[in-house]
Amino acid sequence: MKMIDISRPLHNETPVWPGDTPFSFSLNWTKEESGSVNVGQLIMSSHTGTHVDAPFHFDSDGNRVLDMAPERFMGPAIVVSLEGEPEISPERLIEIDLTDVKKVLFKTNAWSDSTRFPGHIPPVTKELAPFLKEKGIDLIGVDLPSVDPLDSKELDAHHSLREHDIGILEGIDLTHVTPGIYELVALPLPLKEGDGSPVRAVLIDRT
Ligand SMILES: N[C@@H](CC(=O)c1ccccc1NC=O)C(=O)O
Ligand SMILES: [Zn+2]
Ligand SMILES: [Zn+2]
Repeated sequence: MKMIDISRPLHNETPVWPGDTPFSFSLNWTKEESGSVNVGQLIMSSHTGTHVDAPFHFDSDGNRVLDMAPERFMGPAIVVSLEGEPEISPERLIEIDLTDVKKVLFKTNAWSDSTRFPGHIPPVTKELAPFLKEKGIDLIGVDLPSVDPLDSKELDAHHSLREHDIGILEGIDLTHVTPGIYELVALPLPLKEGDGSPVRAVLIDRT
């Protein structure tokens, strides 16, 4: 079994959404102080690095992270290359067979430098969610910090995906992944009130 890590590393230089909480990991207690253990403290936004969105992120009546079934974040997934495309639309998916998968991961490579926050990203179009719903897809993943334009306040793509019951995985790193079919595992933390959660996302290659 071959496993490919598609998570972005979390450390104190990890880029965050402009103006959002910087990522911080520090030792709150060192082994020297406590005499027995190092104990870390994490401070971070729910939307830093590789993460999932809960509907509550953009809908105050929406489900929180713990309300979402773990099955949503694991299962057969296809990685599709959209390198150089200006947007994430169904156009390039028409000739692709989606019958054996439940998740679609888009490789745009528009955020290939994990040390910096991207300046511009290709957004998801309004045609995508109805198209994928029709095909039985229940989650999309993007190698980008958002599925909407970075300056969007309406968050049309987030809402459209939600209306079609399609989950959102953001900030994956697919630079080293060959397009094809894999098994995805990207489980969020059991955050009861969470609007999002960091995940460790991996692809299992069963071929
Ligand atoms: N929609 C983005 C996050 C987002 O919009 C955001 C994240 C942190 C701080 C502010 C944000 N958006 C608007 O100002 C996401 O889903 O990760
Ligand atoms: Zn997010
Ligand atoms: Zn989002």
